[in-house]
Amino acid sequence: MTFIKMCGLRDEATVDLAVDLGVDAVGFVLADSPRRVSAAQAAKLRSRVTERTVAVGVYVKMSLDDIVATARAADLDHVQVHDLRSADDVRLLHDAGLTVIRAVNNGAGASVSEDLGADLLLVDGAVAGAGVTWDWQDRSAVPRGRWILAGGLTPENVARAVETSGAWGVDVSSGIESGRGIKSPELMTAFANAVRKADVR
Ligand SMILES: O=C(O)c1ccccc1NCC(=O)[C@H](O)[C@H](O)COP(=O)(O)O
Repeated sequence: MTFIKMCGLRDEATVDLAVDLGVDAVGFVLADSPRRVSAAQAAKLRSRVTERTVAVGVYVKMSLDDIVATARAADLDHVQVHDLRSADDVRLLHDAGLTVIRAVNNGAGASVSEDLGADLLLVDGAVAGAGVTWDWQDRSAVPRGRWILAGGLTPENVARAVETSGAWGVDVSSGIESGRGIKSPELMTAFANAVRKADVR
């Protein structure tokens, strides 16, 4: 079964729906963004997440100290970081008890073949949360093993994206929104259904 992560959730009803849809992970953006939530808001949202769903703090351009502090304040034990620079960065987050998803923005300089020791890789479009796709056939952008595909996924393209790229999981934000930062229950449902339908093919 393809791992599904829905990112940029900002209100309790949306988190409840994601949990009801059986998604595997939800992401709360704690970095500067139209989708940003405070650590206190993330803690509230996190409390709605049941055991089978992973709650992930999402970060870019924040210090490692701030990442650890906000993840702790929000009771998050998974972090997705878009600008990890070194294995030392990852080690520091691991030492703080965090599971680390290293997000690589395609074409932005970082390489998926460089092993920083993160627990999971997420390969995104050029700009995080912008709904931009990338060339899923580009084997140099595709990591070995388990990895999550992100960037411009929608209910319409997700089945083809998984088939083309061979990704283990998918992550979506813009493609389940009716406007920037506003999640659509219909699109969330359609996205989860599209992935599940592709899984049984
Ligand atoms: O969503 C944001 O605004 C954001 C800001 C800073 C760091 C990460 C951010 N989002 C990450 C994601 O939503 C997803 O992991 C990924 O970029 C997919 O986004 P989309 O192309 O919109 O589906």
